[in-house]
Amino acid sequence: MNARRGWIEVVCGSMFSGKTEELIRRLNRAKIARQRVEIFKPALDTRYHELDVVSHNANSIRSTPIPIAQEMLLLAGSCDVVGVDEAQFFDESLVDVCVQLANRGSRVIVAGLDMDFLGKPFGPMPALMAVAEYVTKVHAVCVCCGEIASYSFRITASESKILLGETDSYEARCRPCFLDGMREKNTEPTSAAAKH
Ligand SMILES: Nc1ncnc2c1ncn2[C@@H]1O[C@H](COP(=O)(O)OP(=O)(O)O)[C@@H](O)[C@H]1O
Ligand SMILES: Cc1cn([C@H]2C[C@H](O)[C@@H](COP(=O)(O)O)O2)c(=O)[nH]c1=O
Ligand SMILES: [Zn+2]
Repeated sequence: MNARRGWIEVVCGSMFSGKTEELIRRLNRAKIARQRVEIFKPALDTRYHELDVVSHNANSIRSTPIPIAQEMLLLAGSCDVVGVDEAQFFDESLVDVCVQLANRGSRVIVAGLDMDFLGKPFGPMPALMAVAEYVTKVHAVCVCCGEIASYSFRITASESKILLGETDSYEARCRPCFLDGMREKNTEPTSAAAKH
């Protein structure tokens, strides 16, 4: 029997919903309890800082940027707590890596976007939620109406799945305001058509 019991926690929601704040809060409490903590983020997430995990309200914690999830298996050793931010940017192998870490006895806390800018499930997040012992969905405030927001509405024209950004490119929106925005986008003339 493994003496240490591991498990997986997922913190998910839209942009600005407080995922990173909640991740940092849990990791700091583990540090106060003198647990060994390792924190990772995908190397492509250079939005606020190369190394730190940084929340929209400027809380931060040092992390190790990694290009692929498998690196966690080497770098996390047998630490007590493993934190992962921006998990949606990793590929599906993140799920197996988190399961292996939890099976080794680590508490694994994963934060990430559950949906992309189209409202579709994002990367490994749905599968992570399935294998997690605990799932916390946090909510932002809809910038249009003040209701709780579950969607990240993209306000720029890019259609690529990955587009780093913050309030320059995204708004937190509730379901009706997200749908209104998507309808408006789809009925807007394209910039090329607008020229004629
Ligand atoms: N529309 C919004 N709804 C809620 N919080 C917002 C909003 N816009 C900005 N914020 C700020 O974002 C903080 C949460 O940031 P963060 O934890 O980085 O969120 P996430 O990681 O989910 O994007 C809030 O405490 C608040 O200061
Ligand atoms: C919806 C959506 C978001 N992104 C990017 C934008 C940000 O850089 C991160 C999310 O950060 P947060 O901590 O949750 O605010 O993801 C993207 O690339 N594609 C999308 O569809
Ligand atoms: Zn709304």
